[in-house]
Amino acid sequence: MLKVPEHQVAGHIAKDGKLGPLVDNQGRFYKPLQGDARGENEAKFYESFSSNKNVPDHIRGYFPVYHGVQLVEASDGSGKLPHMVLEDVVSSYVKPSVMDVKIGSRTWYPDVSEEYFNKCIKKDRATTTVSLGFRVSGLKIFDCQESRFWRPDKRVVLAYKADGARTALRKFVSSNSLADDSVPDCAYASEVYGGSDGILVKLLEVKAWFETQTLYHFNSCSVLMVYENDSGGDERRAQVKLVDFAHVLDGNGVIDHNFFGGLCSFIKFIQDIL
Ligand SMILES: O=P(O)(O)O[C@@H]1[C@@H](OP(=O)(O)O)[C@H](OP(=O)(O)O)[C@H](O)[C@H](OP(=O)(O)O)[C@H]1OP(=O)(O)O
Ligand SMILES: Nc1ncnc2c1ncn2[C@@H]1O[C@H](COP(=O)(O)OP(=O)(O)O)[C@@H](O)[C@H]1O
Repeated sequence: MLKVPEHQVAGHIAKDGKLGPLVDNQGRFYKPLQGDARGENEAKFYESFSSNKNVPDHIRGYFPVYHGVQLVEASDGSGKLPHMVLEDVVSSYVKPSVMDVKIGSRTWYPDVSEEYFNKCIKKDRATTTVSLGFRVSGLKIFDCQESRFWRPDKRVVLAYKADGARTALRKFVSSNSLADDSVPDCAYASEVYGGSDGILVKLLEVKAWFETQTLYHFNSCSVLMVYENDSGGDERRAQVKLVDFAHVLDGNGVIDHNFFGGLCSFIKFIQDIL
């Protein structure tokens, strides 16, 4: 039996009869192919990426494992629809804190329609995409003091300026209460962002690949960060995955300077917190 993911923080959400992703209890995430080119483009990317021998093994680990396309009952009640079957990145976590950060100083790309370009540029300017080269798309943090999840409204998140993004990245690794205006204590920063297996080291590994990779251009892609807050587990298990490949294009031998530049800027924010 498929159900609506509990820890989805951005994108199209399967609620109120809308089409969105579903999960099973075996660690798989079912992302419906949208009825336009986006779904097909993303499935095509996963097919290409999974069989691309030029992708180093250590980089593959930064992408959800792809298990092909399957027809499953869609969340909007419209019957069976093709879904990409992906590794559910959060399924093994009990109390995950999750943040989706869309990388790049633009989300549009060459040859899109004028309508799509206008929609993107408006959002890129209104958010920190243009000014910082990334924007926080959504987050959900386990508030250890209140012992419950805290999730800011999407409109609040999309209105973040540089300070808002910085504060969100600090709150993400803090132990003090999140709903009020107290100064984030960054109690888990060294464990989650720092350390030999922390988020910074992982982002630097991804960045090193982007310094030379010319296979794909990752337009409008996100870095998904996850870590564990369950007191039963003794490790934070910080994780980084790239998600959302609906707008990936062939790299045609050219560096993906949009993603690369945005990633460098994002890394600098993490380094400053550390
Ligand atoms: O519909 P919206 O306004 O929620 O926009 C979606 C975006 O949500 P946002 O408001 O930026 O958090 C959404 O962004 P996130 O995945 O939430 O970062 C996508 O940009 C989505 O477009 P696509 O599926 O990537 O082509 C966007 O969907 P479309 O409007 O292009 O269908
Ligand atoms: N493989 C995955 N495992 C777990 N959660 C995922 C996975 N892929 C996406 N998500 C969740 O769904 C959200 C939206 O994903 P995304 O691929 O960006 O969808 P959309 O194309 O609707 O924007 C992410 O922010 C994340 O919370």
